[in-house]
Amino acid sequence: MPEPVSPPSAPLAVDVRGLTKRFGTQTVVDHIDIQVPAGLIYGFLGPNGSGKTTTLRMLCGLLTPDGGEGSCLGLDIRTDAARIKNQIGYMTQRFSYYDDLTVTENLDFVARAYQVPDRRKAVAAVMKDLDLTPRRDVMAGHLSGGWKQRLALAACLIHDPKLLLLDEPTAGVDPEARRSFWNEIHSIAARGVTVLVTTHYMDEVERCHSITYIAEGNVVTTGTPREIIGQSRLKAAALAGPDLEDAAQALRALPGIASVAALGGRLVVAARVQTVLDDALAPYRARGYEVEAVAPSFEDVFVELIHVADEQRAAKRAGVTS
Ligand SMILES: Nc1ncnc2c1ncn2[C@@H]1O[C@H](COP(=O)(O)OP(=O)(O)OP(=O)(O)O)[C@@H](O)[C@H]1O
Repeated sequence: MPEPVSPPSAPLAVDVRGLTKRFGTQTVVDHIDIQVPAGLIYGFLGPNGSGKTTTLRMLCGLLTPDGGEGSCLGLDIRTDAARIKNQIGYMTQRFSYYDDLTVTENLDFVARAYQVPDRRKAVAAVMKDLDLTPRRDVMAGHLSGGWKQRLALAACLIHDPKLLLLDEPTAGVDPEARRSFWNEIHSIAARGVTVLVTTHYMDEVERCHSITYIAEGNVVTTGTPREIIGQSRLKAAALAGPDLEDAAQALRALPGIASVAALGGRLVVAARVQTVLDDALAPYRARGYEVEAVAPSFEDVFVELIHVADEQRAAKRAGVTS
């Protein structure tokens, strides 16, 4: 992965603390802190309904927080919402463009809305950057999913924002389009634009310089992908041999086994305790199965960290200090 442009002491493009949002009696974002150094690609992950979109909307001034404070591009999220909106690009889950306008017409429309000074030049430049020029006269409604996604990204970039907020930009597009979209994100970041991106795809974690994972509106973990794997106590091993489906069922039934997943013709088995994992796999090893130690998957690590956070909360409630 390309190195981030940001030195460790870079200013923060996003710096919010205690961000909280309630809808009725439900607290959907609960005292979240996020610090995103300028120039990084920052992943914001969590299960469905965990509060990612709500957080992004508070960052760009579309929603007023019920608690917390902070800044986006150095501007106060509570009092400078209008200026923030002009300096960021926000790609929502529903790509916004007009199906019955061409690529050029759509981008010209957005450029006009942002009062971009030389619209023709700006539209041509962003189309060139995102390889949209050969499709400039195609109706947006006739584009494939991957090209629609690029058009939506182009629309977010037309006013030269310093920060991009991308809400599940790769949901529902094919793997090749996802890969090329991520390459595009890296090129944009290399030009100094900070990118905060939400995703469900665990393989995209490694495309980010740093991430925060949330669950039920709370931060579960934050760090670089490598740091996050390092925070986990999970041990994992890959098992190869016959009748893996039966093996998976048997292993899942064992106490202390955190997860069993079929991956690339092997079973990846994870447990918190190495001896539990070794004991579970010993009978297979004895029968000639191949067993190889591997790094746990991000998905397993996140599930594990959620369990650990739940346990810590339960222990705290019970008055036990760990
Ligand atoms: N305007 C609203 N009024 C009431 N509840 C809302 C509103 N917006 C979001 N919610 C609720 O807040 C919770 C968090 O939603 P949010 O969209 O922020 O989650 P998310 O992590 O982005 O989920 P997803 O990945 O599915 O988009 C959900 O339970 C959602 O139903």
